[in-house]
Amino acid sequence: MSILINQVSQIYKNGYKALDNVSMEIGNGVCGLLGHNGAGKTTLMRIISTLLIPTEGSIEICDIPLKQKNYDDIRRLIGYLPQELEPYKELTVKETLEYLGRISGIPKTQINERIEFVLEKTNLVEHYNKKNKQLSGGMKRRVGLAQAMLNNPKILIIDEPTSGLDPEERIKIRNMLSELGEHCSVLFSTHVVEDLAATSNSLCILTKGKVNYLGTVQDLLHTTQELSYETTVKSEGEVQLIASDYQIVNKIHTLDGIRVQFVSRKQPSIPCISRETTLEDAYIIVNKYERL
Ligand SMILES: Nc1ncnc2c1ncn2[C@@H]1O[C@H](COP(=O)(O)OP(=O)(O)OP(=O)(O)O)[C@@H](O)[C@H]1O
Repeated sequence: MSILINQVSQIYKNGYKALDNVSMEIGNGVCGLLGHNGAGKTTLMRIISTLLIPTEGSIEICDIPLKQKNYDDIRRLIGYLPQELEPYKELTVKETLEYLGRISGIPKTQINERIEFVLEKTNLVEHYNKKNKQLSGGMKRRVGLAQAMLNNPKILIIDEPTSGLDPEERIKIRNMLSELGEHCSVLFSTHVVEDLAATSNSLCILTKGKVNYLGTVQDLLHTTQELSYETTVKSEGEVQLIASDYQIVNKIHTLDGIRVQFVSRKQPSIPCISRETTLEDAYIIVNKYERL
């Protein structure tokens, strides 16, 4: 089970280059796609999910070339949760899944069994009879995940599964992704760095349409270690001075003053101490300094 992406670029009709020569391989397990707003995450996911034809480059999904003549075969392998999925308001969760299962060609004899399975996997069993309009944001994302899993896909493409969810729901969804990653390849996009630390074996950071980092979370932390510092100052004015030379990642008000955590590629010229690099630091370092 793998996705092989080779020198893919996407230029939209208005001339905007949303992806610039992206190459990567996504294997088994969970791969997180991280990047700022507009970095190109959704564009890449839509291409892999056969919804957009790339301007340049080639992709293979489980050894099948991503070409229009193979779209039906590829769609059978993929489950996709788009960023915005508004399930039909008046249908119940079960009716929604029945309908989507039918139109995605799941045989009638298997549909109930699949629905029971995905409802259980997404903790929706007790809500199956609720209308979509009665669901919370987190439940709606879980219905989205359930529909993406309906056809027993080998590859799951999940666009921002945790956006707008409270911490408890985010943890539930993260746990689901980890579990799913044991049986198929999961590619999910997020802005939330903690989502990655909790779920991903591998990580791709996109910056302005380019792959800026590709590797494991551990390797990223390793590469960026010793670039994180902190110092304590007395006033906001001093914080601003630090901000003019360094990238501040966190500011904590303490009894002693304002503890400023920042990253720097070079040994800082202000009094400060080293601190352990967090994944958030590493992400900021990669985005700020681009290629490591
Ligand atoms: N149909 C389109 N026509 C022109 N430009 C587009 C189109 N769709 C997306 N873009 C642009 O391409 C860039 C990448 O968009 P994309 O939605 O892939 O980013 P993203 O990383 O998913 O962002 P977000 O995190 O905000 O969802 C953005 O600058 C966006 O404005």
